[in-house]
Amino acid sequence: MSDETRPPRTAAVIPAAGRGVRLGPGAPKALRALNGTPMLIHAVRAMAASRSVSLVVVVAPPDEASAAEVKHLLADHALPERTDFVVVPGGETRQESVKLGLDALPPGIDVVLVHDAARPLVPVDTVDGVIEAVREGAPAVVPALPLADTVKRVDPRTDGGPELVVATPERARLRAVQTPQGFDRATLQRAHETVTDDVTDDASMVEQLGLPVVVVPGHEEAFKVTRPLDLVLAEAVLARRRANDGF
Ligand SMILES: Nc1ccn([C@@H]2O[C@H](COP(=O)(O)OP(=O)(O)OP(=O)(O)O)[C@@H](O)[C@H]2O)c(=O)n1
Ligand SMILES: C[C@](O)(CO)[C@H](O)COP(=O)(O)O
Repeated sequence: MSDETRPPRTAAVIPAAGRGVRLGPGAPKALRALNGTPMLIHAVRAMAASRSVSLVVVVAPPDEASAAEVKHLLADHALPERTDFVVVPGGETRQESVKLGLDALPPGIDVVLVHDAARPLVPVDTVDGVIEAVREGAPAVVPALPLADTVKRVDPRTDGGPELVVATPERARLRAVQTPQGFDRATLQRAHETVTDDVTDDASMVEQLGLPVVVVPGHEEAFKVTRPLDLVLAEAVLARRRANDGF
């Protein structure tokens, strides 16, 4: 099959090198269990559930013991045979970890998903929706949901006084952005090579290149496990799935 006729190949990079400080003391967040299975394995399965994803690159915590543990976890849990898995050590920041994951991609990958290990329960329809939008020509795609809370911009205080509200952005125009975020591979690589500002997601690097970022529907089950209460919610979602369809 020539390059022009073969379907685009998609890989998922899963940054999983964070410590999980906001979750409290314990193992690195991605290695903590949700209903007995490490969060990372849930996230890997969520990516591999898409028939479009042929490769998953896991960016492990940088210490050798964690990287070895991640390799063992991938070997010990049932994962689709059609998908390849690679493990690389991560960096000090999420941005560095994603870049290290991108550097491990082989030639022939055209579409890249970047998915937080901390969003273990994203449904496959959301993953496929992101991939489809990239395949239709978007350089960058984010799944997003409208906000429930009103958001205020505040004046950061360094003198210990109370923060003051300086603006209230119009809520109807705000979106809470999730992962997987999807990218044309060359665009994402260029973004990571040229943007040096600290950012909290990959799509904002593409915004800085002046390119459009397309929004597709997110999903409430794609929430990020950040604080202890999120673990309770994640286990409740898993229990509901098991009750509904024997997942
Ligand atoms: N140096 C880092 C920091 C974060 N991440 C990953 O980026 C995702 C989103 O980050 P976050 O939820 O903030 O995870 P942590 O950095 O672990 O959380 P905290 O800020 O509470 O320590 C997670 O899957 C996390 O493992 C990473 O790969 N490398
Ligand atoms: C990428 C992200 O999940 C989009 O909402 C989010 O910005 C990650 O933030 P974190 O502080 O690194 O968890």
